[in-house]
Amino acid sequence: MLSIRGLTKRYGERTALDALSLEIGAGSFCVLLGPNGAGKSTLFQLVTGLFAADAGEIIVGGHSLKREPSAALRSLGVVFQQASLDLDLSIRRNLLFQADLQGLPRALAEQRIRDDCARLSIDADLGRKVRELSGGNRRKIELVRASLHRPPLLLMDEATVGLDPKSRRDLLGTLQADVRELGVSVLWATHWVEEAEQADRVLVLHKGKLLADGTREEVTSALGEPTLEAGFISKTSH
Ligand SMILES: Nc1ncnc2c1ncn2[C@@H]1O[C@H](COP(=O)(O)OP(=O)(O)OP(=O)(O)O)[C@@H](O)[C@H]1O
Repeated sequence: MLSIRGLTKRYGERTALDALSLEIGAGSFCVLLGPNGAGKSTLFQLVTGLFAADAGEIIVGGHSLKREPSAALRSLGVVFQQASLDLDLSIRRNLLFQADLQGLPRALAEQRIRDDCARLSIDADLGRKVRELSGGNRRKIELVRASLHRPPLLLMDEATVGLDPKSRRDLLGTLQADVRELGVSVLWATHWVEEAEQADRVLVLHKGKLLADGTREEVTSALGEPTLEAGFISKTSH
């Protein structure tokens, strides 16, 4: 689903990603765990084509981002750290705007918007302005927006920032259900160790390199401390 080889990105003297390689298959909930400045957002900016890498290759859904950018980008959906909904437009307008960008037929788009919002228990009134919604519901709308074209890969960059524990748990639960029921893959970037609890796989990123990659148990053991949290803190605090 996602294949990254030798990905390097530098900002002047600073190396944000250092020859990073990773593979993510279908139907997997992967947590990319990294402290502030590890390179998580940089990775997402490169995979979504916002910035170009200095070296390396990105393949999404079997398509090279460099050679077939449209096909590669159609294979992914993304929720960035910074919310980007238009607060003065309604839920429906925000979502239709994205559906139009993706070239979805209007009837299909309307159907998906109704179904997906109902599934996430978002306000029954899709005519409400986004400004009137809680932070948790805004995040859910961003998730609906990212999934409208049914991409096989979803990238979530610190998607629970500002959410209360219940909203955070609901959002995680929704995505985990999508992984089990629809076979999508999720790459969930966070610095919160507890968000890795239900992960199929944990990838620990530090200073642009992968420190460990495997199940929660494998990564805990690789980091050499009794708990994942203790290992994460001890290995990424220098
Ligand atoms: N536009 C930029 N110009 C210069 N340096 C940058 C830029 N963007 C990121 N960096 C640097 O690249 C490194 C990786 O940053 P990045 O934002 O990708 O980390 P992150 O893991 O997403 O961190 P956070 O959890 O704080 O969002 C950091 O050292 C950061 O200071």
